[in-house]
Parts: sequence; structure tokens; C-alpha cells
Amino acid sequence: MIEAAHLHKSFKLRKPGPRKGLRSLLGGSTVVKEAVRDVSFTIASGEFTGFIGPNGAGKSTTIKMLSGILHPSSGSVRLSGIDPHRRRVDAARTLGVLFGQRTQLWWDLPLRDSFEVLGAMYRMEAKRRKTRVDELDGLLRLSTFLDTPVRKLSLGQRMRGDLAAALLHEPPILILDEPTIGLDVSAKRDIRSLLRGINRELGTTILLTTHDMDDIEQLCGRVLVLTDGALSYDGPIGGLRSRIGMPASIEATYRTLEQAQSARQKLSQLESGSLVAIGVQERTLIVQCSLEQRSFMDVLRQLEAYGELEDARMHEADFEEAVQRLYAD
Ligand SMILES: Nc1ncnc2c1ncn2[C@@H]1O[C@H](COP(=O)(O)OP(=O)(O)OP(=O)(O)O)[C@@H](O)[C@H]1O
Repeated sequence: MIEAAHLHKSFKLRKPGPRKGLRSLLGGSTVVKEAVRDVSFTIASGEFTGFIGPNGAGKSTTIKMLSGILHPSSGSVRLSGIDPHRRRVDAARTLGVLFGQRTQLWWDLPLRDSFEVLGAMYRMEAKRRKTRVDELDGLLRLSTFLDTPVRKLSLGQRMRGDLAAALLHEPPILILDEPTIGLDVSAKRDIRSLLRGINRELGTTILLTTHDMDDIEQLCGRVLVLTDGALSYDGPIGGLRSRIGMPASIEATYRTLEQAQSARQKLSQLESGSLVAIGVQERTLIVQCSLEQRSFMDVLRQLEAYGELEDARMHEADFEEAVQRLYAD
């Protein structure tokens, strides 16, 4: 479980004075940047949660406070009940962290040797470490490159190696910062499926930061959105679309063109805000509907009352566009 309560983080920045060169430091002033403002959330054990926000929103600062790297200006963090700022060693055992842009592996060492060094750092017995590497090999398919120096690995292989390194000491919590950055489409798919496996098979609680909305849509049940240092949304992905009022579109194909046109006319007469007829293409009526106000089944029942339906499809609003609108707001 991850608990963050009223987290704040301010940075003091020196603004140079009007003079040039070193002398500019003398006349400078101090400005305070509030990078994170009153952020609170609880992530239950076994949850897979996304953490998103535009550049500079404060995601890395929050992650650094969660993992004990940065002290909050105020507020508190608990990882499985442990305060990472007071009990650093216990917290390190509870948490695995992966930064996609940096590796925690040793560049010139074979992957297997990196695990040996990390195992020693976590005081794992050699036997336990070997069993764990075998388990992780089964999950992350490492065997073909376990003896290759890290610098010779492809980015996808390195990311799998880094995932194994983050999970070596069996932490119940995993924090991931951009785990699919720079990967091609198939390597991204691979990493996503491995992350799903880690969450389901090992029961690991995962907090995922990414700018790739496909990662979020495909992996996370819940998403936290940080904008300008504060949480602007915390809830299910579907709810984010309706929160900013992006309707789903429904295409209903009737047996005849006349039925489709008559359904459009009847809907227009109703002037119902929750269901709006957009147009008719051949025998297909296109309507827009706010799924927050009406369920898909409920809409279908209404459309069926206007004629014989042959087919009906729903297209949810594009998630990436919904997120962009939330960032812009
Ligand atoms: N050590 C620091 N000193 C001063 N300001 C900082 C420091 N670290 C971060 N900031 C500022 O705090 C704000 C939040 O930065 P942060 O790196 O947490 O954002 P982010 O959401 O992770 O961005 P990105 O998606 O670009 O990585 C930014 O305005 C940044 O310039």
C-alpha cells in the first residue's frame, strides 16, 4: 500500500541580480517554487495506478518524495506502513524503482553480475538470489542475455534487465518512471505484457508514470492526474472522459434508411441533452451520448423502440485527447 498525505514540496531558487557574471549573485533575490501542493492519495495493495501530468507538473518530485530521495516540505508518506524518511533501510526493502531514462545496472558488467552486486546490497543469501533470478528469468525471459554486458543489450532487453533488478529483492511495491520510453511498438507491447504479469502473478502494487497514454489505457484501472503541482483528477480512466464532458459516439444501423431517418427525427423532437442525433449515413444513425448520464444498454433500448436495429457500436472518446483537454484546463 502507498499512502501520501498532504504532500508539499517547495524549492528555493536564486534569481540572479542585474549585474553581470559572478557579481549577479550578489544582488540576486530568492524565489520559491511550489513544485507539489497538498497531494494526497492512497493506493491499495495489488492496484495498478497511472500517474500522469504535463512536463513540469511535479511527478518526478512526488516520486522522489515517495521513494525517500527527497524530503517533503510538509506532509507524510507511508510505504506498507513504513515512513521512508525515518526508516530508509526498511523502505528500500519494500520498494523497487525503475527509471526508464537511467539504468541501475552496471554498464560493463554482465547482467548476472549486476544482480550479484544488487543482491549483496540487499543482503540476500546467494541461494535465495539465484532462485529469485531463475523466477524472474521465467517471468521476464532473461536467459539469452544474462551473460551479456549491459552496454551491449538492446533497449528492450535493458529494460527487462532493469525490471528484474527492481524486483530482485521481492518488493511489494514498484514505482516505474517512463518504463517504455524510446522503445519500438513491439518492445512496448512486450514490456506492457510483462508489467501486467508482474502485477497479476506477483501481486505487486504498481505506480506508473508515463507520457504514453497507451501505457495508461492498457494497464491502469485508475489514474492520478497532476497539473501544476496539484492533483486534478483521481479516479477510473473512463471517468476522466466524462469528467471533461467528452461524449461517446454510438452508430446504430437500422434495417431500412426510413427507420434510421425516422429515429433521427424522433430524437431531435425529444431535445434530450443526454442523447443527441448527429446524422444519418446510409442506414446508420450516429448519436452522441454522455455515458455518465445514460448506460449503453439504456440507449440501445431507446434506439430499438424507433425501429429494427441490425447492429450497434460504441466508440469512446479518444483518451489522449481527453487528457490533453484536462491538462489545458
Ligand atoms: N531541484 C530542484 N530545484 C528547483 N526546482 C526544481 C527542482 N526539481 C524540480 N523543480 C521544479 O519543480 C517543478 C516540477 O518538476 P518535476 O521534475 O517534478 O516535473 P515532472 O512532472 O516530473 O516533469 P517531466 O514530465 O518533464 O519530467 C518544475 O517547475 C521544476 O523546474
